[in-house]
Amino acid sequence: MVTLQLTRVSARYGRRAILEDITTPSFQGGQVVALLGPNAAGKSTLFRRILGLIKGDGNVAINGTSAERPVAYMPQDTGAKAVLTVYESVLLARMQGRSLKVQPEDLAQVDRALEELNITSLGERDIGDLSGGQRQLVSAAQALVQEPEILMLDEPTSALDLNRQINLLTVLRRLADERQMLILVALHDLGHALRFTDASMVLENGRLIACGPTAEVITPELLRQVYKVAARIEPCSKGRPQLIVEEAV
Ligand SMILES: Nc1ncnc2c1ncn2[C@@H]1O[C@H](COP(=O)(O)OP(=O)(O)OP(=O)(O)O)[C@@H](O)[C@H]1O
Repeated sequence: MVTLQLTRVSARYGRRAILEDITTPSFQGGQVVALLGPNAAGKSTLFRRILGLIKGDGNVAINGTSAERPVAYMPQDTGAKAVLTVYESVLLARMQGRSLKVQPEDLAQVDRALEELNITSLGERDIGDLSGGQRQLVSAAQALVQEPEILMLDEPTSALDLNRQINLLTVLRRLADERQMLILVALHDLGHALRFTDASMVLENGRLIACGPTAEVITPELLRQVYKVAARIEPCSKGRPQLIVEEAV
């Protein structure tokens, strides 16, 4: 099973240190891990550091995989490539690092990714003509179709309506449960984190200030300290923890 562990990881842009001394437990396939923290805490930078797009001290250990490219990444900004249709762009993402010849299995995987995200009907549209939320789902499909062992998504629900937010997170949860993928997802919605993730990492000013089971990490104290809100967490009538925000402090 695939595992990911960070040991004393840091990252800098130029001379400016962004991430410092980040050490995590060994995360493994089957887990959905939330990456939390306020704006500019360093979440996107941590993804880029794990991918090797930026350098720094410390060690990013990915083990238990024989795949050449075990990690797929859905970045925060979903730039429009107007010359491609949705279907072509998802197929292109699938073919990166594979043989150049498209096999029936590749087309089947593109169909499956589009179906899972309910965007089959967009297949022949030009990407440049899509709405922000539609583009975000296409970007998610581009990551899913690679069938990675580790999938990292940077705020994948930020442009989606409620139905599509829940659908995408349900798909991610199922990929972890059924295909033993390890999923790292940056989220601003802590209610989604409470509902869909097993563990959470909380970044503040480039440091990991909390890491563990999500229900233990998201506390009123953390919300006050890191997110600067007064909030309660109470079970709903079905017993699920709900976040109730009183005010910004
Ligand atoms: N290419 C870059 N060059 C220099 N500084 C950068 C660069 N990208 C990000 N930063 C800085 O690094 C810090 C962390 O940014 P990052 O994008 O990782 O935060 P984030 O937690 O993902 O924020 P958000 O929730 O707003 O998306 C910020 O202070 C940002 O200004």
